Amino acid sequence: MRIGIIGTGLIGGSIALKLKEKNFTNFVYGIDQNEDNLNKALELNIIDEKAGFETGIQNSDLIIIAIPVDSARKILPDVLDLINDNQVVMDVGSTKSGIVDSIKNHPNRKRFVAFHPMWGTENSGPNAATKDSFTGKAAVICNKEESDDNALELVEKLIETLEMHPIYMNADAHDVHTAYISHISHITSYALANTVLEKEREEDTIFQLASSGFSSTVRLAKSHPEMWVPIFRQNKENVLDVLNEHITQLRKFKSALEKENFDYLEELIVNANKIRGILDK
Ligand SMILES: O=C(O)C(=O)C[C@]1(C(=O)O)C=C[C@@H](O)C=C1
Repeated sequence: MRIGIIGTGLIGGSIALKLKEKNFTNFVYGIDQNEDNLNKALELNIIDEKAGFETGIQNSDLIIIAIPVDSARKILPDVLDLINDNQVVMDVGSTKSGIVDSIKNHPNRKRFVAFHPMWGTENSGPNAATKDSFTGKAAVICNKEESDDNALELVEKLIETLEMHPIYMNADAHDVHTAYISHISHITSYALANTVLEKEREEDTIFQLASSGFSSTVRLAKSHPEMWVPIFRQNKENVLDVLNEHITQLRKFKSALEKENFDYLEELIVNANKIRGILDK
């Protein structure tokens, strides 16, 4: 099995490392406009050879698109134009409606599987890639009825090799749920970091006092705009919907404090604590 990875960064790189370790593939082509990333990926044994767009795609059994969601959506029709009936294409993007819409009428639509591994970090690039990243995490497949059975089977085998568990979802539902469970957290973290940078002008004090509470809540604020602006662009309506609710929730805390209504403040916190019962099962 030869794999072509378009985008040799954190996600593409981590997938390649695991698939190579488990002998799912014995040859990975790296396709990337970023020459530094390609050279690094080669040095780290993430890829076996650098390839141009057409050569890399035409010589691969499976093509994995692992670039920011706007760019993935843009190039997917070109990738599908180049493949034959035995090849499979998948993406790894955090938004799904736009990408499945963009190829709705493409003659090779059925060779594509819309995939989203629920793992990532605030870091990017091939240096950040790790082998066992995906273990135990959910792997979402969207609109599976639009893919050929054998294409789906290959991606399901890949999911098993990554030690993930598959979840099937409609692309629109996926984008609603990821807005709630993934995308909004990034906005709150960026906003929290900006808040602290605005109020606390002594950078040394931030460094000296920051402990696990601050670090865990601003971790996501280190995430790269190259990945996140396209996600917010693609999922604007759903993110705006949940952002409005978040602002309402912030206002409740503000109002409880202003009115010194500490019973209400306690009520808000007790309600928030319910998240423990859901996440710490
Ligand atoms: O943990 C992080 O740093 C992430 O950004 C990971 C995270 C998430 O929100 O949980 C973000 C985007 C990916 O599509 C999947 C997972």
